[in-house]
Amino acid sequence: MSTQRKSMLTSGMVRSAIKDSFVKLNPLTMMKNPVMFVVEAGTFVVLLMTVFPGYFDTTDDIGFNVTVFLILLFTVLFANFAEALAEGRGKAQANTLKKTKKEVTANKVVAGGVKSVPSAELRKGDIVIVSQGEMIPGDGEVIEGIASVDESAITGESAPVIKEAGGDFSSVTGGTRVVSDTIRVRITTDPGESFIDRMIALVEGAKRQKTPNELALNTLLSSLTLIFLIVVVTLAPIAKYVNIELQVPVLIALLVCLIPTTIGGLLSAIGIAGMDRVTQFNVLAMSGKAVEAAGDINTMILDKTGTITFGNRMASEFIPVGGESEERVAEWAAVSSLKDDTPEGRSVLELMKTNSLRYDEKVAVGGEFIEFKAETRMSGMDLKDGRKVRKGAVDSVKKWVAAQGGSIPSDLDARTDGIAREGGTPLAVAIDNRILGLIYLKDTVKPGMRDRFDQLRRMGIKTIMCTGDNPLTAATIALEAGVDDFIAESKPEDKIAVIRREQAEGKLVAMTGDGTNDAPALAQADVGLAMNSGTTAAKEAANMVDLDSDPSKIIEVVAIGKQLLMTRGALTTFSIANDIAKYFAIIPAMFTLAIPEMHVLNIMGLGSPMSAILSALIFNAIIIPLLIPLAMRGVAYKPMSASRLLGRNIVVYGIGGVIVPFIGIKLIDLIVHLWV
Ligand SMILES: Nc1ncnc2c1ncn2[C@@H]1O[C@H](COP(=O)(O)OP(=O)(O)OP(=O)(O)O)[C@@H](O)[C@H]1O
Ligand SMILES: [K+]
Ligand SMILES: [Mg+2]
Repeated sequence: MSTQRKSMLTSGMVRSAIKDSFVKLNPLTMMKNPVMFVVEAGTFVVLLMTVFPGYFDTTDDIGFNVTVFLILLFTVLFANFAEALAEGRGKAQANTLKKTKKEVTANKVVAGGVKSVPSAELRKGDIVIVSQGEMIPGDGEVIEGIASVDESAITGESAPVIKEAGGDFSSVTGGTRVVSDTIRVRITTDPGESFIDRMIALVEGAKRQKTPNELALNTLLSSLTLIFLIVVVTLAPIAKYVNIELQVPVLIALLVCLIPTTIGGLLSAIGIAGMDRVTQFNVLAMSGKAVEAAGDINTMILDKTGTITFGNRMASEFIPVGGESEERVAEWAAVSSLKDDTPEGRSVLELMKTNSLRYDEKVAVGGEFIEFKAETRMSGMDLKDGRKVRKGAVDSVKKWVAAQGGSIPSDLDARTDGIAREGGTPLAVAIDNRILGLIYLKDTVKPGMRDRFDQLRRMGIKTIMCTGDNPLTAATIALEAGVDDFIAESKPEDKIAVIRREQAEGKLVAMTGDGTNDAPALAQADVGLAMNSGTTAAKEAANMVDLDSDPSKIIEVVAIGKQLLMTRGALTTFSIANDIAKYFAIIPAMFTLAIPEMHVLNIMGLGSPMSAILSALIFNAIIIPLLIPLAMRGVAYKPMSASRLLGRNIVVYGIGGVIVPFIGIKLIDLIVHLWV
């Protein structure tokens, strides 16, 4: 099961975030966030007016100006603090990872022997030998041997995993340790491009780019800011025309209250925290865009075996057909499985043992092993005496037997359907042109799957189960697990076809995979989650890697993506709704300052015009740190459809966003009015 990385906020992180809040005041940095840059510019103007009042022909109260300056400064600092705090966790994680990235000595295979070289000198294509107790010097593929590897440095999971040449468990990661045996590894990355390097860059946020969604929102917020800037700048001359004198610090306070500073200050923290939540979950997202795409997914493609079911399909029974005996089915099932290293193949030999069934191992001597392939859906052996033994998916074996002029026993279909209807996988066993019987492979649906699919349905996500199994088994498991749709007898290339079909309808598709033959589909999907245990090809094609290699985790990743989008939407709604209340506080106050008779506009009953302005401004500043926990944690998430969510968000964060500041500003004013 998935492990959750622990990463608490330490006092060290808070301290360095405080320091960074000041470093980020650099206008060149601030410019990337137009909303807060305008606040910083305003802060600077008020500072100048306070320090050099003579130059500005201002009659302002210096105490008021100093107060406005300080509140504005803190507004900017609070926004910087939110971003720095969000970045802090990633930095802490990067430091831990950097410690794993030790320089080791590699045993590089060179002409005529082995040479010790520093791991930093290894290049793509180099071959190294790694033995028990040694650190694997770089990312690569096992090309010879089998070993158990401790990957806890990367996955946090202490149980060693088996890595072997060929197949789907051949990729190894630099910085992990071989705990038994010796393997030969072909290095697949050049220095600086390794998995750990990429992981460090990711969590550090070094390559963090704004996602298209963030860019769009940023443009919207910048446009709002520009509009309010023009409004406020033109307000002064218009007021002057009708003989109303508006003070510059008051206008700046008005501007800052009008522009969407709450979301402007929290936007980048929300994005970073969203990525971080995925990382806490032991999933590495290659970009923030991938995490957001997860939040927008409409269709999810899931494997049956190993994702929806436990995947340890075990032979549980040999069933003869066409008048054959159980012993004969067992015997040839065993011969076909002698060199079949898949869990299915091994389970056949185990069933022989538990049922004390015998077979003659010698017939296999000198035979040629036919490996299981997802394309052929069969495995077996071509014996030395010319006979051919196969086991595999029933329709494949039927075709194979028919091609050799054989006939199909009349009771085969009924027996096959019997197994399939119980959700089992039937494998037919044949020798030459005769089908002898069936192997009943049992698998179990993981508990809680139905609940999860119900949740996905409520989120409006369609689930499609893909399986190489026959339609009846597929239908039984699909029904038991509660997926929306299924594709049976599918070959790897069928997955791409399904993904393309869904995408052509404008849907965003997510899938998981681990094999090399999953790589094209992982690349085609909008969210491709590769298993860390899988092949390098799969990991490179995918835009996310699950370090725990739990294929059903895609469901949680989608939930995290949704939560990120929702948090951003909720806080944007809250921020804009919030500003409305500030107009009611600050605009009447501003005019009352110029024309005292206008105090009738003071519907909030605020103490004085000065205290009204300061209270609105203080509320505007402190709402940012108050919302940091929500921005970092994400809003509470209940699975429901997008339209219901939108409705709920408008009620909670829209109406809440209007009411909260009325109360907040009123309360602050009660205190502030004691001084002004
Ligand atoms: N070791 C094996 N030897 C022969 N046939 C096999 C073996 N393993 C599986 N099969 C048959 O091949 C079919 C396809 O297997 P494969 O592992 O590609 O897909 P699957 O596991 O059924 O599907 P998925 O993993 O997508 O749910 C299986 O349904 C089974 O009938
Ligand atoms: K504001
Ligand atoms: Mg499979």
